[in-house]
Amino acid sequence: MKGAERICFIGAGAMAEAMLAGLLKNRRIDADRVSVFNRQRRDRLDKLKRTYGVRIPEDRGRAVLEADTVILAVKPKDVQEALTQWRDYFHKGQRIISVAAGISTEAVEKMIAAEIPVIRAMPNTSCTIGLSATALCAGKWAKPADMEAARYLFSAIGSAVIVDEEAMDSVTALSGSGPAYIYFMVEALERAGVEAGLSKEISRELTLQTLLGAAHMLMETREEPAELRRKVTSPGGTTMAGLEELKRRRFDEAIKSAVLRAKSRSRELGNLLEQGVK
Ligand SMILES: NC(=O)C1=CN([C@@H]2O[C@H](COP(=O)(O)OP(=O)(O)OC[C@H]3O[C@@H](n4cnc5c(N)ncnc54)[C@H](OP(=O)(O)O)[C@@H]3O)[C@@H](O)[C@H]2O)C=CC1
Ligand SMILES: O=C(O)[C@@H]1CCC=N1
Repeated sequence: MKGAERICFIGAGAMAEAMLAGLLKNRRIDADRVSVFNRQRRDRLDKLKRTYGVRIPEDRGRAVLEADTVILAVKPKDVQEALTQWRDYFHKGQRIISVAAGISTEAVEKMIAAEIPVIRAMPNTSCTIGLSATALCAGKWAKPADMEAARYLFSAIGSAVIVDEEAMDSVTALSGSGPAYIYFMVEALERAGVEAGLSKEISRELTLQTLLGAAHMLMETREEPAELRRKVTSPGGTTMAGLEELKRRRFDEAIKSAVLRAKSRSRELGNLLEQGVK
């Protein structure tokens, strides 16, 4: 049904590209029905056009006007400018999906000042390869059909769940930012492997395959992570020695602090926008 949907991306950065790549790869959208624009970087738009075949509209207002779905993919601080600029072009026959961290559906609704369905989405960059973990929530005017349409889009680029808006800052902290925590751990593991005497290449290869294997074990066996951990940990063995070191250095506390701090930052981003702070 939605193959013919016209999509307009406002914002052409990392997240817009990750979504574009995933959605086009899975043929959930047609490149010639997708328009993308940003604030100023023409070279960036040319690259997206070359790579994905999407349209770079000369008439941006018309691209917004004609879109069935407008995907807002600008930084939280730029949301106000990006939306108010096109305020007169939004209309009831379309929906807006905002991926901006921390920005509530209510804030978006106030800026567009029209009864348009707004959906707040929090994907992550793994949507590039169809493996995002996305959460969606509904604004005041979004009907179940709008949520289904959004879920249809996001389910092409990974898993997609619908949550209450109160959960979105936590989602942002956990799965929106989450890939970066994992990459940080991979960086640390790789360096540690080198420190322990391996070559960089071997250390990377072993780290990545270990990560992949552990992720698949969790998904495929559905066993509790603690149980899977127990099976690796021989009494008095190497894993136990390594885990004791992680516990001594409060690994779990560090992870908890990271998620809670990211959650409060998500709230701050929303508050800053409301206070008009750039
Ligand atoms: N990166 C991630 O992992 C995730 C990001 N998000 C959210 O996605 C949003 C975008 O993040 P990201 O892609 O990383 O950011 P980037 O900085 O990579 O991209 C931001 C884009 O917005 C454009 N832009 C800024 N102002 C305007 C405007 N007034 N009109 C049109 N376009 C504008 C910029 O254009 P120009 O370059 O010309 O200034 C740029 O193309 C953020 O709100 C973030 O919270 C959500 C989930 C994950
Ligand atoms: O760092 C950020 O603010 C965005 C939101 C989630 C991932 N990246």
